[in-house]
Amino acid sequence: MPQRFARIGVAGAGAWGTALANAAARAGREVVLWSRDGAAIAAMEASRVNRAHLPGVELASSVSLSTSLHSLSTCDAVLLVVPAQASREVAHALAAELPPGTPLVTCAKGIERGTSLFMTQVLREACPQALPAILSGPSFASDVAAGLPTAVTLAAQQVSTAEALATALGSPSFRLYHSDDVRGVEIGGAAKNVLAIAAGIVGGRGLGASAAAALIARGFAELMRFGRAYGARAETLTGLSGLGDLILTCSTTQSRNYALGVSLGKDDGFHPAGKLAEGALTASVLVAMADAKGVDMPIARAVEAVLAGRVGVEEAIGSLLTRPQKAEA
Ligand SMILES: NC(=O)C1=CN([C@@H]2O[C@H](COP(=O)(O)OP(=O)(O)OC[C@H]3O[C@@H](n4cnc5c(N)ncnc54)[C@H](OP(=O)(O)O)[C@@H]3O)[C@@H](O)[C@H]2O)C=CC1
Ligand SMILES: O=C(CO)COP(=O)(O)O
Repeated sequence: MPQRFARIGVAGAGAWGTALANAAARAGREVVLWSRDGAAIAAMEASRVNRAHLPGVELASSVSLSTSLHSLSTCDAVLLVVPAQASREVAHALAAELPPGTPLVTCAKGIERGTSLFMTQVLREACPQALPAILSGPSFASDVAAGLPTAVTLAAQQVSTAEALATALGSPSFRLYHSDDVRGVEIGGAAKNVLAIAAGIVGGRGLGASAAAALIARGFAELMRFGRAYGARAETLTGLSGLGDLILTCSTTQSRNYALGVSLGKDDGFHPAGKLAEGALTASVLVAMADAKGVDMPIARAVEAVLAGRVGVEEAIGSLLTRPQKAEA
């Protein structure tokens, strides 16, 4: 495996893919940014700005653009930055292009519906010759693109792979910690999006700062229980990709998941149209996986029920507040 990672591919030119392309360029890499959308690539070629997904941010000069996945075949590592539910499709297409042993780093936060597979499990199935890895943590694309200080975790089965990738992609403003707890990192990113919708509901309903803090703490207890049941390490769940990302995403309408929750809480019928809210797609599979292992996740369950239209927001809040008294655990 090349350890220098001179050339980095980024599959997916949404907000996060574009920000990561610039971050990798800032770290001194040559970057190829791929999108399926020819018109979007042509517009970015002309303006050097991704107006659709990350307006106001100029692409670094070492970022080249492509609509051909074949152009990623010469990359030393590829970041897969499409939504969780699209990751299998793009990883499968990459399987025809990537040489054996190429690190393929999922940057999506979700669990595949239908299969209940975590993101690196999807990569293993769809692109078996690649080395799966995951990058996740508290990091809004706009913050990373603006060069604001950010810290995330990069995990791979072999810690040496994770460390080499973290070194290649990191810079003073984009710090990467490495880990071999792949499962822990992927669980944190997937679960926090569902809990952020609940936090948004609390915010949108005007339930107050005390309720918001209680929601984060009890939501984190759910994330920990789920993580433990699925083999995550506690120190990962309490780290950047777990607690760190939960706090970020539960705190501001900069988060699309939180913003969706706010609109549900206000019951204003406004759902940020066309905006990706991964938690809305993960909620049902997360709850089903919790059920399969007997993990108690009342907040995630309430979010799932509201999204499915089975209960209203008021009823969901009421049922959470009237749960039987129990020990804190
Ligand atoms: N934005 C952020 O701050 C962060 C996002 N993430 C995660 O990154 C992932 C991507 O999010 P983000 O970039 O924000 O999302 P965006 O909605 O901004 O972009 C999604 C990108 O994926 C492309 N895409 C969607 N479906 C497919 C498909 N089937 N085949 C090929 N390309 C596809 C879209 O292309 P098109 O435009 O043609 O539809 C678009 O370029 C999510 O899992 C998110 O949770 C993680 C950390 C931060
Ligand atoms: O994952 C994120 C920040 O770490 C982005 O959150 P949203 O997808 O909710 O905008």
